[in-house]
Amino acid sequence: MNNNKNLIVYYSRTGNTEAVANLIHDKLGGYAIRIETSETRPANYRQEVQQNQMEQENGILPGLNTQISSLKNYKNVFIGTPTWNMALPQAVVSFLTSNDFTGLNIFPFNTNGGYGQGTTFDQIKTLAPDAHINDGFSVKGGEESKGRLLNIKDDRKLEVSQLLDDWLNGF
Ligand SMILES: Cc1cc2nc3c(=O)[nH]c(=O)nc-3n(C[C@H](O)[C@H](O)[C@H](O)COP(=O)(O)O)c2cc1C
Repeated sequence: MNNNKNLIVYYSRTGNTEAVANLIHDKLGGYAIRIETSETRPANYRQEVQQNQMEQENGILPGLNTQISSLKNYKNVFIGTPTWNMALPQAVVSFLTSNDFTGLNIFPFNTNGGYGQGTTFDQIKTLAPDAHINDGFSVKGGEESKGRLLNIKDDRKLEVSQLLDDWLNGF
């Protein structure tokens, strides 16, 4: 994959999805950018769980500070997201609905607390209907509910790096 043509865009609260994004960036190069909301999110885990659920149930799309002006310059777009309430965090929905991915190759990736990607990959497919969506990559990251925040580090980071190689070698 030509590194100038890779965009790696991700949402991350506690750094696990970011760690995967950084590994992809180290392996493939390109431009990596974190999705930032315009309003500060709750620092408290329980409050974030509640706010997220309320946003998901009501289809509320948080405003973003992150804008990609030149999506057409890329060929491969890696989209990274945690699982929130077995679905996409609404900030990722905001990002997907405010950009046109026509003709781009999307490579979804996910970290979660042990319950898998949920509907995240399916939502990406639905929200980027004119893109070519590849099989996604999903690994266990943190378990904030149990006080485990950044888990993709040290030995686990090496393990995830090898799993990523397997995934990327498939393309
Ligand atoms: C608001 C919220 C909701 C979550 N919901 C789920 C869930 O439904 N299933 C799951 O497996 N993990 C869930 N998690 C755990 C995260 O998916 C997991 O910790 C992930 O690795 C976090 O990625 P990050 O460090 O990039 O933010 C949730 C975390 C938060 C903060």
